[in-house]
Amino acid sequence: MEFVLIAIAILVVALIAGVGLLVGKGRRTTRLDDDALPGTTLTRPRPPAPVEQPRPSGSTASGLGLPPETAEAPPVDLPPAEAEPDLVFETPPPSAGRLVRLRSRLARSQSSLGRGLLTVLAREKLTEDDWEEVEETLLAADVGIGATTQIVERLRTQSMVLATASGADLRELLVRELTAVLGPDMDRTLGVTRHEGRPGVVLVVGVNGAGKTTTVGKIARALVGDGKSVVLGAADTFRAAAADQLETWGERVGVLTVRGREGGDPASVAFEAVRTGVEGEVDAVLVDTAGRLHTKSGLMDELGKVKRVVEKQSPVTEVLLVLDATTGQNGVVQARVFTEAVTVTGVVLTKLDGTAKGGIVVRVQQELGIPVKLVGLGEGPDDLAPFEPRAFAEALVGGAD
Ligand SMILES: Nc1nc2c(ncn2[C@@H]2O[C@H](COP(=O)(O)OP(=O)(O)OP(=O)(O)O)[C@@H](O)[C@H]2O)c(=O)[nH]1
Repeated sequence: MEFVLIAIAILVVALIAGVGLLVGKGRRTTRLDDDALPGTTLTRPRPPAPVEQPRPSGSTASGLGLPPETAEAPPVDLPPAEAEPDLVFETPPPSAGRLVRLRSRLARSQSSLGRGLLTVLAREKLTEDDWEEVEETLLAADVGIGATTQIVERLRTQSMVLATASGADLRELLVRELTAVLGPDMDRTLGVTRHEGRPGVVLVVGVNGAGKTTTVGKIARALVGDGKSVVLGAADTFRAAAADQLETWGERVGVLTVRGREGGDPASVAFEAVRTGVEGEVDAVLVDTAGRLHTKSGLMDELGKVKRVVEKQSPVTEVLLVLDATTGQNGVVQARVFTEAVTVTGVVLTKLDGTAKGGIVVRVQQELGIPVKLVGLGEGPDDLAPFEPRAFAEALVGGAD
């Protein structure tokens, strides 16, 4: 018995030393964890990008999680990577300014909301029927009753101005009113920066098919594009394909993915990912979780456990709820339940490219008090943008170019 215990102890020490050594050496390796599938790979973290990415001057949203005053990425002391001739990493574009680049993806919301409103407001003398049309247009775009009333009232007080306004003035006025209901003062900084010697830890949650895994992959790319180092945790142990998918996202940009056995304990994978991130001194650890129905209390409790276990390693700095923008009111209901389980700190609205209801951003924020931090605007690897109220309002109204 004693012999077995000693053997296990030696094995554990050897495994820990092995992981440290191999990750430190920056090699691809087999995961040394008895919870892992044989042959599961760890892809080494990418060393910090030496190239400074250009940022638009005067931009308030300077990129994912980088507050304007700390826009310079701190140097990260990762070990030098060894050359692996068969590995070629993609270099994703930085995150700043993406919303402007992707604005045409909001075409469906744009034509039904922005152009619809501009058409009515441009009429010579606005009648009660016209105001009703404005209201209906806003409600149809899922702006929500509270914000709709606010916008209509504010526009009505400016009827005199509207009557004589040029097309450009009208557009500006509408952009201003939409921006005002999009929570321009909300803090949208992502918790993806190192703090007190520890990485930012992001837990990504949501119902099945909302776009969690895709979003984790896209965030990883954007962070790499911003010159940050990342570790991914595939805590969706329910579906092996989800871990494969995540690993592929990571491999393309040279970030490490920690995964476990299919059906294994998601909390232990998340713990392991964060431990690896702490030891590797990376900027951020992004943990993907399995899709779960908000109506299943057991699954929601499991999420609470994942967070508690992770926090034995390092505080969770961001809990992102991924909501499918096409689900309307149901998204708001989901958000309420998720936030009871894990205190959601930010929302990612995905599939905004596939809906005419871009106003859902307003509703989610007003009804939940949680900022929308990122928006998904397509299935492409870089179709994710930091949310910026003014740029979003401009994109919705359209017609500037
Ligand atoms: N059009 C569009 N499709 C998206 C967007 N984000 C994700 N998707 C698609 O949504 C589908 C589901 O994405 P996943 O990332 O697998 O969703 P998930 O939430 O991880 O799913 P589960 O693991 O089953 O819970 C995929 O086909 C994605 O390409 C987006 O912003 N726009």
